[in-house]
Amino acid sequence: MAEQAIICKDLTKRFGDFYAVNKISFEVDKGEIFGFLGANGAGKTTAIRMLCGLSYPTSGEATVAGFNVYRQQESIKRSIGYMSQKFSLYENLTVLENITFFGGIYGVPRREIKERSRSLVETLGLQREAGKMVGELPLGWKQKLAFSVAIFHHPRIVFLDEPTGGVDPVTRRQFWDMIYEAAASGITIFVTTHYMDEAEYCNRISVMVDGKMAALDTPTNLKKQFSAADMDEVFYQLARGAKRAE
Ligand SMILES: Nc1ncnc2c1ncn2[C@@H]1O[C@H](COP(=O)(O)OP(=O)(O)OP(=O)(O)O)[C@@H](O)[C@H]1O
Repeated sequence: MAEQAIICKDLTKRFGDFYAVNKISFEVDKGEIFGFLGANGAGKTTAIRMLCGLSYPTSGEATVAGFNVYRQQESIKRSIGYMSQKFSLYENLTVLENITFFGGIYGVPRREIKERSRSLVETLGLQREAGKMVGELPLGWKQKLAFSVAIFHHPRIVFLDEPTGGVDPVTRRQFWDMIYEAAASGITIFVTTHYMDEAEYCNRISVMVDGKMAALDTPTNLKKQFSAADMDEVFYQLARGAKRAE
């Protein structure tokens, strides 16, 4: 039986009488690439914050990497990596300084950081840029580096919140090659995106609508279920009924 990286049962977050996340239930397998889709305001960020141990659910249950979201938030934080379009690397530190800084934050021993950062820079083909400020790198490179940094400490799960916003399809495809590689090494990927071509790359996709999980299946099955030619159409059919869409 596959090992579960995330188990969620009726997870709910209420602000006053507003249900930002309303009884969502799902499981994510170890090494799975799990797409978490939804229109703006659907409740994705609120759900991710609970799963990352940053906010307490109002009700329901969830475990992340085997740890309880109510009682073991610190253990969760040590088991995950996180990357978003908004929270990224320091632009005014060099490539190597960023790796060293975040490696340290994530608790990687100093000696290991030194060895592994050299090999990471090589793998990324950034030898010539290692001493450059991250702010000088093109956006696509920043994102690849940010992803590498987010998994530098070999987390069990990495949360990617719109990781490829604003870059061209070719660079996005390269980014996804890195995601596949990480998943193949056993890291579970939990990813939100607004790009439907990326949704197709996920093993399974969930679609949030107004705080509820409106669909969850493989891209192929969802297309069949909604008699849709592509994920764009599936998403449109599900999201058009949303009341919250901004
Ligand atoms: N602290 C809060 N207090 C009250 N309402 C909140 C709070 N945080 C989020 N919400 C509301 O909950 C709903 C879900 O927000 P959330 O940010 O989770 O959506 P999202 O799916 O991540 O959207 P986006 O793609 O725009 O980030 C929104 O209507 C938002 O206004």
